[in-house]
Amino acid sequence: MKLFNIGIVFTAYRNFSTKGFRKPSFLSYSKYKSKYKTSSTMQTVRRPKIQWTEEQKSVLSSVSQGKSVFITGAAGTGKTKLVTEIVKLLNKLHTPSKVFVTASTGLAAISIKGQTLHSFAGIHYHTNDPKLLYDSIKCCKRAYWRWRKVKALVMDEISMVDARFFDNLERVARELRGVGETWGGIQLVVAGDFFQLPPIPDNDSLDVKYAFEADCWKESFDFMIELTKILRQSDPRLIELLQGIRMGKSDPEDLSILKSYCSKTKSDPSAVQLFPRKQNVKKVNEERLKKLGKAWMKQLNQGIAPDEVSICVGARVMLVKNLRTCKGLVNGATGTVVELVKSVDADGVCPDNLLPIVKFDSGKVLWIKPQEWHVMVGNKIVATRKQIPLILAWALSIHKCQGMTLDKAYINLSRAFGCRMVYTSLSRVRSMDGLHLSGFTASMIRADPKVSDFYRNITLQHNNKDQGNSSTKSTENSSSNITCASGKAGTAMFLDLRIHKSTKTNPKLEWENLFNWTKLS
Ligand SMILES: Nc1ncnc2c1ncn2[C@@H]1O[C@H](COP(=O)(O)OP(=O)(O)OP(=O)(O)O)[C@@H](O)[C@H]1O
Repeated sequence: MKLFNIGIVFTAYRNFSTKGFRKPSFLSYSKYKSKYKTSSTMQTVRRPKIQWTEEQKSVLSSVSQGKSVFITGAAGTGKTKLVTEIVKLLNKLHTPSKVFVTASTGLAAISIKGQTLHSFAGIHYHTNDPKLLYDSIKCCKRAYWRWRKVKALVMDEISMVDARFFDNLERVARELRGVGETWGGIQLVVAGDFFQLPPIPDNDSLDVKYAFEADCWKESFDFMIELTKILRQSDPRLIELLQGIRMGKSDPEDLSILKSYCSKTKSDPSAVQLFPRKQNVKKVNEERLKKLGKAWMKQLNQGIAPDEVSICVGARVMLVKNLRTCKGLVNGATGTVVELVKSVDADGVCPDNLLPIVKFDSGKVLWIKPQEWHVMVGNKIVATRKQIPLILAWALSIHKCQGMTLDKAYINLSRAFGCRMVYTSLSRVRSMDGLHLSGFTASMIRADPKVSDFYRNITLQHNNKDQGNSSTKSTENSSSNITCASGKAGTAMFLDLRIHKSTKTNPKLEWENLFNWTKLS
């Protein structure tokens, strides 16, 4: 059996012209399709059509009014999906060159077609010294220009952003823009769930400070919302169980359900294996690749869009880019390489590269051609990279899977560290059927008391959007308030999110209660 290395086809060009760029095209290889045709027993996973919930619509409405928003909510409540829609809206409001889309990690940034927050800000090393940070950004011409130009700044996966960093950026924004308002008048769109993975602490301190502990946090937003409708999972039992774990509650009933999913044997070899540590991920991927019959030759780079990926027929792979969203061929879709074929370009020339045909678990078969990744500065492409959008997927680290939706996963928690790993990993799967668990103990279900307090103290305010309060940052009642615009005239209502935890007896009723405050019409 042959093993192929598929490397970068071409890399980083600065100020790459957008001319000549075309959307990725796909050859519908009918002969391969018929060869690897979906068997009648294989279920094709159809992704539900997006219909924005009332909560999501209320956020879109606030953003369109120029408000700075903070969107939180449990895993799978559609935060990231909403952020991608918000970006389209912001592009119309401010023009694309003035909208900057960022996330705290490279992987999260890729999924929203943005850049990392550090790269946007112009920070190339870690420091919490505000003066040093300000000086280094000011010296970087491009970064200075970005801060001056930006009208709207999107930040996804805020749970991994440190409070000191958030405060420092706010100060940089004000000073570089020469505008005294919070964030120098930039419209902020921030999303994330603080119950998921936290900021990585500095080497010299183990003290985690969440962004919500930043001095400027409260005055940074006009509108805060906690999305409550879980859209990733539809099984009410799983939703309820995840809610408990998110809050660090280990209900005996939930525990016995989880234990029933603990098995030593990996019954489903097509399930992705999730591990807390990279070493285990590497080990499993290497072993499985070797098992397919070829000695391991080079160290695999397991990053998303790694420099080089070694694959062979039979390799389990995962897409790291959305190819055909409507057919479920999205970032996170897993499948198996069934054949490697030579590609023919438009002139009938056969380049040397062999390209994989992947049969996805949904039954779809696709010939995977190199895809382009762009680093965007506003609407301008400054660097591009073209390569096969696949990584090996027998195993993944829990950090890497944050933000993903998986049909099935074998989760090994035996070396879990930090209290967020159980919730972050379990909340990836769509249903209990896709869950295999090992190394799990009840003591692993813990939430950081600081995060629990943040959510416990959240109150919801129904503001009257007709009362002309939309342009000012809400400083009144700002003790972690979640502010929600309402169409109802002249009322201001506070609702304590403590009702958030659904009751075991009637979870549905509680969800309905929660929807009351987001219904706008
Ligand atoms: N309004 C909607 N209707 C139907 N599906 C939706 C809707 N919004 C989001 N989804 C789907 O729900 C799933 C979870 O969405 P998304 O990844 O945006 O959630 P998230 O809150 O960002 O999760 P995480 O915190 O785990 O990153 C995705 O498959 C997404 O396509």
